[in-house]
Amino acid sequence: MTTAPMFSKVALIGFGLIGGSIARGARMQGLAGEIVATARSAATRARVAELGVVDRVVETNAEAVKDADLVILCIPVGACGEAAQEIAHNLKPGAIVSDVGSVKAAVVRAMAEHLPSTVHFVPAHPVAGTENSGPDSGFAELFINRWCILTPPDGTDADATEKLAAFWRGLGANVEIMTPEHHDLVLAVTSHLPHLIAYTIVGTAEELEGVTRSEVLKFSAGGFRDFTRIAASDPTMWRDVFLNNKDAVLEMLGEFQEDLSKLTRAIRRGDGEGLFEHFSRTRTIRRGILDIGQDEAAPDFGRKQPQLAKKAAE
Ligand SMILES: NC(=O)c1ccc[n+]([C@@H]2O[C@H](COP(=O)([O-])OP(=O)(O)OC[C@H]3O[C@@H](n4cnc5c(N)ncnc54)[C@H](O)[C@@H]3O)[C@@H](O)[C@H]2O)c1
Ligand SMILES: O=C(O)C(=O)C[C@]1(C(=O)O)C=C[C@@H](O)C=C1
Repeated sequence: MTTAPMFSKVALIGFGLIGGSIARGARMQGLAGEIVATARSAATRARVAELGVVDRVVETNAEAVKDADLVILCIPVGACGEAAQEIAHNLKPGAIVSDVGSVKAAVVRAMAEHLPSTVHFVPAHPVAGTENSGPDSGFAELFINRWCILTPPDGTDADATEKLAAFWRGLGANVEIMTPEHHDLVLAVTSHLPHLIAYTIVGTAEELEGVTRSEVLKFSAGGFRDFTRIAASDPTMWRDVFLNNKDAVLEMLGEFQEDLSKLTRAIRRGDGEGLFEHFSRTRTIRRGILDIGQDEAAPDFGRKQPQLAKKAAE
């Protein structure tokens, strides 16, 4: 017996790392009857068609959303308000409209003002990604055992929220619900600040006098190499993240600068005890994070999604 897909038609606005991964995962798991994607340039449309992971690829966002039960904006956060305006008049009543933006409060504000009251707006952020972008960068397993945070505004239809949560679980993610403001504060420290540090340190190393660029690469083992991976992330996406989560990032940056000053003082004064104590504390935090990861995500997923769990284990 075959079961009906969760959504008859899914429209993906933007087909890069995240849109492409959703398309591949949804197709693999049979979550959508039809998947339509948009790509603005003819070259990208041709490439998306060639990849064969969507049923149709169209030029305009307004055309893609016609008759769709689920619409997901997979574009930089700074473009979401305008895209919501473009699609608003073509949305099917009762459709779920969502996004995947790395910032929530500003995106929710920018989109909500354009969306009609006949649709269910359920913003989302899959906390999973890589430094790559574009139509070839996506993969079906990206969301497996990763978190997807939903930030439904007050009064959002509970069934619509649950339906979107079920879609993300179908892609392998664990779902958590919180307010947009809390999301932005948490992600400012766990994702946005680390990216800013990586962008800074790679720039600093590059500009050093007395150390050549080839030496920076040649002698970078694990630590610095990881920073260079993060610093290779998409400039448009990250420009928009910092412009749209300004307050939370500046707050976390203030905390960070204070802590950096404390460590700077400890080094200057030769305070070995202070340094040792700090490093011991952060080691405990890291080990705690690993324990949470194992307890909460993997076993549960293994029971519910054997096909994806097998992929994840490969
Ligand atoms: N990259 C990550 O690690 C990651 C993780 C989670 C969430 N996100 C969020 O997902 C979103 C997409 O990021 P990505 O990594 O997939 O980027 P990407 O650059 O790989 O893809 C975005 C695509 O959207 C297209 N696009 C831009 N503006 C558009 C518009 N107005 N209409 C239609 N298409 C448009 C671009 O041409 C591009 O093909 C961003 O909001 C980002 O914050 C990214
Ligand atoms: O692993 C990476 O390359 C990422 O940067 C992924 C990452 C993150 O910071 O964790 C980046 C931005 C997204 O909004 C979510 C995930």
